Amino acid sequence: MTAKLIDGVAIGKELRSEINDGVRKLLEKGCQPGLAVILVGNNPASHTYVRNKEKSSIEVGMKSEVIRLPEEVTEAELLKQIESLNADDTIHGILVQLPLPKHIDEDLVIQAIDPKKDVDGFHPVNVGKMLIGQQTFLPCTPYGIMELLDRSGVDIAGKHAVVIGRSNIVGKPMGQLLLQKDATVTYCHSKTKDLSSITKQADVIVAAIGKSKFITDEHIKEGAVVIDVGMNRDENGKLCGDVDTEKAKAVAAAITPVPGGVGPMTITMLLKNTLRSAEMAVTEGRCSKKA
Ligand SMILES: NC(=O)C1=CN([C@@H]2O[C@H](COP(=O)(O)OP(=O)(O)OC[C@H]3O[C@@H](n4cnc5c(N)ncnc54)[C@H](OP(=O)(O)O)[C@@H]3O)[C@@H](O)[C@H]2O)C=CC1
Ligand SMILES: Nc1nc(=O)c2c([nH]1)NC[C@@H]1CN(c3ccc(C(=O)N[C@@H](CCC(=O)O)C(=O)O)cc3)C=[N+]21
Repeated sequence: MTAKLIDGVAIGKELRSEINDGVRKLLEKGCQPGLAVILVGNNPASHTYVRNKEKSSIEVGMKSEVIRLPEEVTEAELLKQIESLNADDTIHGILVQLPLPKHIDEDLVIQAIDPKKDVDGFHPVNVGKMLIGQQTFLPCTPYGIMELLDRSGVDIAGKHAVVIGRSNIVGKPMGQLLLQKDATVTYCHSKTKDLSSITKQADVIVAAIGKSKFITDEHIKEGAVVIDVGMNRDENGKLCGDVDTEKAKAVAAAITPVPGGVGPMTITMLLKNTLRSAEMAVTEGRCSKKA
């Protein structure tokens, strides 16, 4: 078998054109959706992602504001920035790029963001709503993966989905979204014993580990769908995922490439959440007419 590639760039484009239509409708009502991204320090990977986010939000017609703060910024200064964005009617989405420097309490920062502007879906209020299936901002990476599966015709009801990784931003919410769509979900993590015996049972594998080419053909059942969340560098400094794509292709039915799979969808869902936030602001009379 040679696996079908699930094209995140193409599916993302399709969705962005729908988002662009939504932005135009809001512009007619005098509201331009605005996204603010706060970037602390000099992590080069973070700079690339943030530039991508800025470029994509402008492409769909949104206002983009990137706030770059030095590595040494105090927690209090960062919280003050967030407060001012919370109060700014031209901003509908606030994203604080993670990870933050060690002297800053990430939980405190996430909790300072107005849940109505938390387009990452990381605020405990939004995490809680997601867990009980209420409408809210879904975390962008798992949300993007659900769209990828849906738009490539993968039906997950009744399927066994194995999620490898249990971080708050990817693994944990991923399992919950799959469960809501009636998959039978297993979580694996660093303490899991005999990983491959579990992943071999999966109809759908989501790898969110952070280890280059960790998942190979030996972990995959013939005909499984493999979603690769990893963003790593290989021994030559080349971008690669958590899955050894070449080996996996021989057994999987479908697989997401890195780059060009999950990454572009993460950014697309961020735009979708920002659009929805602006739409709600218009309904509630909170959008500034300055646009
Ligand atoms: N494409 C995209 O849009 C995005 C990509 N990423 C990428 O996805 C990857 C994961 O990100 P993130 O969730 O933030 O990472 P974390 O480091 O927060 O979590 C990694 C998870 O993998 C588990 N793990 C580590 N080693 C093993 C192992 N040997 N066997 C099984 N499980 C293991 C850890 O287990 P334990 O909990 O026990 O420590 C942990 O739960 C990274 O490469 C990151 O760059 C992240 C966000 C978005
Ligand atoms: N508050 C917060 N929210 C996030 O959503 C968040 C974060 N912090 N911290 C870091 C991770 C990582 N992440 C990625 C987004 C897009 C690509 C992406 O666009 N990847 C391209 C390639 C990019 C390149 O060429 O380097 C692709 O896969 O094709 C990757 C990774 C969001 N994250």
